[in-house]
Amino acid sequence: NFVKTITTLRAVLKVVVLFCLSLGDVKSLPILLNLKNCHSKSKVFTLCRIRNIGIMAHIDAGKTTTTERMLYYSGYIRTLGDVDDGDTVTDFMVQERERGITIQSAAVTFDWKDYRINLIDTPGHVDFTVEVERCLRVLDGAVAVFDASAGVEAQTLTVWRQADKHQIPRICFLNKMDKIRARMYLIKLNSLQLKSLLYLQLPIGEAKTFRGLVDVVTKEQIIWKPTSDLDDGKNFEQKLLLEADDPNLFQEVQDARNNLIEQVADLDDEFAELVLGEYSENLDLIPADKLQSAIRRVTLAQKAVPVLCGSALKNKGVQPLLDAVTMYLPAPNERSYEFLQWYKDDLCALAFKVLHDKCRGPLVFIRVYSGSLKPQSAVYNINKSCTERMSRLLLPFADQQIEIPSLMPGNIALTVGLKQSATGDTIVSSKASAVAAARRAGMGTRGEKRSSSNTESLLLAGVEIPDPVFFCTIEPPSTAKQQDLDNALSCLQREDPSLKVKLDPDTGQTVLCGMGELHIEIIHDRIKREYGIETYLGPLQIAYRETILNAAQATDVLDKAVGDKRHFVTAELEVRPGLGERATTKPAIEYAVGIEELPKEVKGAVENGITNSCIQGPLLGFPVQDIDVTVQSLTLHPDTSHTMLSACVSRCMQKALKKAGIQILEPLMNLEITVSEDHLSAALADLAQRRGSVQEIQSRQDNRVVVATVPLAEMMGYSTVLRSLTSGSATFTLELASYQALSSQEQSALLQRRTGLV
Ligand SMILES: Nc1nc2c(ncn2[C@@H]2O[C@H](COP(=O)(O)OP(=O)(O)OP(=O)(O)O)[C@@H](O)[C@H]2O)c(=O)[nH]1
Repeated sequence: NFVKTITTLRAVLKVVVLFCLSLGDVKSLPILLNLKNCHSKSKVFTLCRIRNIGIMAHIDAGKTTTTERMLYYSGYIRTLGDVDDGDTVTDFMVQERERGITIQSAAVTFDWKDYRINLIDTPGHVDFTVEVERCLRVLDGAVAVFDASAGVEAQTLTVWRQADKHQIPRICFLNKMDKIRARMYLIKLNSLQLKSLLYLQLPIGEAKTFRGLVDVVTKEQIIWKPTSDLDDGKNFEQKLLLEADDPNLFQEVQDARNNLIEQVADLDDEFAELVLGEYSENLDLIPADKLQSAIRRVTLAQKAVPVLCGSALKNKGVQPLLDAVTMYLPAPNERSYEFLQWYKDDLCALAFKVLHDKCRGPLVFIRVYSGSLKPQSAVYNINKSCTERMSRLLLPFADQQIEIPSLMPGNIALTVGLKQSATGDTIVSSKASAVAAARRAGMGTRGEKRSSSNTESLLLAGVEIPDPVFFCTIEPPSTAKQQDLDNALSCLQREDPSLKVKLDPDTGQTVLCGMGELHIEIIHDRIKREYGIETYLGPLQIAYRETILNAAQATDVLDKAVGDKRHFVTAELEVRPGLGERATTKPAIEYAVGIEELPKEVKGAVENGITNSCIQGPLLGFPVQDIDVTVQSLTLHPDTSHTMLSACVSRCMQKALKKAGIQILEPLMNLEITVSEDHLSAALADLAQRRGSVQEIQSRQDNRVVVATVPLAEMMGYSTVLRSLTSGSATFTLELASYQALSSQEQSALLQRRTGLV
């Protein structure tokens, strides 16, 4: 009876839970059910059948729509979500659904045919570039999505360069082939600095009549056929294209295939041998699988990028894209990671993203490179030098997860229980394993000794976070809420390393620093919705920089007795302007002849003092950039503490900087506006009033693209102005180019504004 009651209670509870879920979020129910079904097969995938890929592109190219279709065709969701209706799986944050944009990358794991695909949908807006970068760090391949009617857009170039930096093999997907101006040959090789684009498909029909494509490799045509009640793209006909079907298209495909063969033969010696030998008489006879293998080799070697096409929104082309992902993008074991040799079969994993869950605490996304992870195990975080306990392992499916018993190399998953780990941390099994790896890394491959910085770079694999360009004060509704706000900000900072939070030393106010207006707006909104704190933001301000105009010297003496100890330091420093090439706020430090051999700890304290005084410049408290410092002389009493030494050096630096004359630098932005011919002159006139300087005006289909530089200070609220000037038809991207000096009038006007004299 007892067992029966328990069973009945469990069944009732399950129904209630599912009912509540369906009330809260109608979409959660089918996904959750499907997810369990799909993964319950718990197939084991060998390394060669795993693909870790990212979807990257300019804003609105169709990444989320394409991802949604991938999940649908692989059977993970039963209904197709739409970005415009705010119900896609990967854009699950409230702000994403309301705005129709991706803000944070979302990871989903699904199976396509016999492959396990770990996919990350990344944001396209320039304010969230760091989010893209940290995902690219752990991916083996990427699909670059293009709006086929727009070609290569500004943010595409940025993410393309990021993928280049991480040497990630790619496939291009020309989306939106259903649009009137969509063209297959829009991507320009030189704009992407590419050697070769391999067109693997040709569209059948154009714009509204776009109904299918021809696979140039197999010469098969794929035509999507809506069933009587549904046009979800599941129903298509695939058959060999015959001359009788369409003689023109047949000839086009024939030419495209010959062209493709020639291109691949140029890039791959093995394939060239086939072309020149066995099949030299008739290229038509080259088997599709030989051509596919050669395309795979040149794609993995990053000598070429395959190009496919389709329309995600109209449900065409996504299944062949998935086939291409499995066919042409690398498996984890086909990527070479130098650090793997130091770990051998020991665990080596990288934490690349943190999410805060109200109930479970921080959820850390991990990519395992070698060894394996099991729940309820201890791991060692090299960056934080601490051992942490991981309680559970979860397979991600956007905002839902399912528990898994282990994580094998080459895979991505979420961990529960890691409290210290943050983005960019290297996770290994134990301290002993880290020491062993460090020992192996200390020796080069041929046994030669490596430098310690080299060793470090082998163990740590972080992401470069650019300095924020905007900041504003943030205040809680009452001082009683300050602690809650601090907690919320520290959770958000762990999730988003591009968000910086600091305390204004003069006013004691909390200051938020972010990558753009949208970034700060989203953070403000998240504090309200996720943490229930209604905060007040001060006006958005520009993060200027300071630098020096002349060389200057200063001396300082510190003589203090604390208890029975005497702290005595005399320091003499020289500061000089750098060559203007380093936008870094880390000064270049050298020591005068005779004091180069100072003990390591003393040098550390001196350099601390110098670096600290560069964090807040003497004029307006902005970071000081591009300066060289020479420590001319240093004397100190043996009892002097390092803190006192740093304080004295810091004071001396401040004196020297003041003497050297301060120049304020402002962020100069690269601006790209895509605008119709009709509104071009209005956009240009407005730009001229913003101290903008136009570099060139390109034509992109029927639109004009204005490439310009403009000071960030002039771009506050630009999106609203541009929208009203162009009736909402123009789009723009803004990205930091450099820091430029303000004129003396601008500098004194800024000083007056900041010191409240006007
Ligand atoms: N005509 C047409 N529109 C599409 C297609 N794919 C996506 N869209 C539309 O383009 C807009 C942007 O789509 P998303 O999927 O959100 O694009 P995204 O690249 O994920 O956008 P972000 O993540 O915000 O950068 C939406 O209005 C989609 O409906 C397509 O194949 N054809």
